[in-house]
Amino acid sequence: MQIGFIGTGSMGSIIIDALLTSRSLQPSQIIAANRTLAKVELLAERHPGLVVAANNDEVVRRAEIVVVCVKPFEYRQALEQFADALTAQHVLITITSPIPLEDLAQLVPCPVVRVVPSITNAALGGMVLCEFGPQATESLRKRIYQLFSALGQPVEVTFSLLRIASDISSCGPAFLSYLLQQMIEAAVVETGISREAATFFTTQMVLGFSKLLEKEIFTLPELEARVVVPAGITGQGLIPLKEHVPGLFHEVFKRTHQKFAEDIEEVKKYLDSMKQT
Ligand SMILES: NC(=O)C1=CN([C@@H]2O[C@H](COP(=O)(O)OP(=O)(O)OC[C@H]3O[C@@H](n4cnc5c(N)ncnc54)[C@H](OP(=O)(O)O)[C@@H]3O)[C@@H](O)[C@H]2O)C=CC1
Ligand SMILES: O=C(O)[C@@H]1CCC=N1
Repeated sequence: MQIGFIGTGSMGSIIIDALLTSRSLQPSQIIAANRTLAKVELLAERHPGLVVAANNDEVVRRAEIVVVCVKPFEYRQALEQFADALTAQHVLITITSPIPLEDLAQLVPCPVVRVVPSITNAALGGMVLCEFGPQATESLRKRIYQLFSALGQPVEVTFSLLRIASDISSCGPAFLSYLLQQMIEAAVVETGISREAATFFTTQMVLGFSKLLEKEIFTLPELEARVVVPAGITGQGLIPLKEHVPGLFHEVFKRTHQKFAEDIEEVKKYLDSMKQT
């Protein structure tokens, strides 16, 4: 079985790297195309045997599962380049959220699936969110779970939960990175600690924190309660956090959902126009 990739930018290359470093696939089982050829050639240098396709059409003709890793507004052009080569035997996977699967399914002759990765999958961790289109069978579900379990923990999400699940699982690493960088910056400015030392302490704290959660030693509220010693120091630090943070993530999620709704509206316009041609 050959798996095809259309788009080997940030996420496409992370998925390919993860499938190969986990040894779930051999490089020769992957064929990939990218608009800028140099990016896919670089991947082939990293993974000798990976097949570089001249174009998207070639990927679809040679692969059974096709993973499309382009951005939502690049779909129209990409689909026009490969849709004619799809048959009922293919499986088309999209990794982006604002492409409704029912609309995509109407444009292609094969089952469609959504697999939303996370940057955490680069370390073979975190979640892989899966949504299955109208024609997906139980055996297809099993195949997709099996393939993508190499990247992280696959979980099925309905379209109604997709945005918030993806906000937490896929956007979350950026949100958390931003907050941690703010913590580092404040430490540097307020105390004169070097950025290098503050970054080291922060990184080690997060690694230890992850282990606590992984080993299920504490829940988040238990962990907080154990650190906030009555009349102690952490409680003082929490005062400004409790003053400023509540409400913040409401705004974060309102904005991601708003942008998602706008993207879907735009995407639906061009998918509808493609249905008519
Ligand atoms: N970044 C993340 O953490 C996550 C991203 N996603 C989703 O992944 C998708 C891709 O994001 P990301 O990888 O960050 O974006 P990138 O811009 O890094 O990658 C997109 C790639 O697609 C290529 N491309 C565009 N059009 C075509 C085409 N017609 N044929 C072939 N290749 C094409 C681009 O080529 P070129 O080199 O010419 O630009 C580029 O390499 C997004 O929709 C995003 O929602 C999902 C979960 C997490
Ligand atoms: O910012 C984005 O659009 C993508 C979706 C999930 C993570 N990154």
